[in-house]
Amino acid sequence: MALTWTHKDRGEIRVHENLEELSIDLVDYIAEISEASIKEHGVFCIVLSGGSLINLMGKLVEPPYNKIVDWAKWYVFWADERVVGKNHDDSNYKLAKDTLLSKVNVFPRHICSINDTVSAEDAATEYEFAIRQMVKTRTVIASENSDCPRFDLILLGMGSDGHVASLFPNHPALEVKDDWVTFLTDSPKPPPERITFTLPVINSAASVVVVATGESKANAVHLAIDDLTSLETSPSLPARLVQPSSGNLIWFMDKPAGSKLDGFKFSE
Ligand SMILES: O=C1O[C@H](COP(=O)(O)O)[C@@H](O)[C@H](O)[C@H]1O
Repeated sequence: MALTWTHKDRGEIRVHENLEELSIDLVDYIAEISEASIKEHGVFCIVLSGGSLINLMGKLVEPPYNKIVDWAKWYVFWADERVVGKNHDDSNYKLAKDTLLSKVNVFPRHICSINDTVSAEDAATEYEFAIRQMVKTRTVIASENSDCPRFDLILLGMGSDGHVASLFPNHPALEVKDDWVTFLTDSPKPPPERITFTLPVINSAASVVVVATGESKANAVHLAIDDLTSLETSPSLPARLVQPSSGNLIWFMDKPAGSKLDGFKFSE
């Protein structure tokens, strides 16, 4: 059974016994937010990341989810993308397409991926422009508290260095406040050229989920969530800067990733 609690300002924490349990809880949550968003405003605007998160969403294409989710109402975006061809193994689009999107009935025109034929800078500019058009036509809701879109759900993975999307520790991209999408040509994790949502966009979402699994992430999970001692304070750890201003934040993790959390007390 999962261990769950709510931190006074770091959101809800769900530590699961194993990856199977985590992935069921994660897809249940996605299906629930999808249904609620469609009921509320007719569509579901979901933002994906890359990495291990996508395989944990695999159950969405299996019964009962593949039949109960209203795929025709989904609009799919990416919180970050590597600037490589869409058929390249490093492409976050390819990963999601192969694992999920090719197996359900999301309309191809609702899949909002980057232009992979231009530079990282141009890809970021074009992606932001495309999202601004969708806010203008009200497919994507505008935030009431910021000059940002309010996506229904942003799904983030987290690296063992605490990066989320392609926002890396101590990188200038963390400071970008006026753009919705920015670019990097020096990502510490390959490939070097990437685009990423900025923190103001992530923090304007209605719901943000961070998924972290494996022991290699335990320290970053602790630094991102727990109340820190003055020695540990790490103001530029990207995962710690995820703090939706008027939305929900939920952390999904397995026991190894959650093992250094202050609230980690599983009975054996
Ligand atoms: O490079 C990236 O890494 C993160 C984390 O990946 P994981 O495999 O350690 O879960 C991912 O969320 C991000 O989208 C991706 O571009």
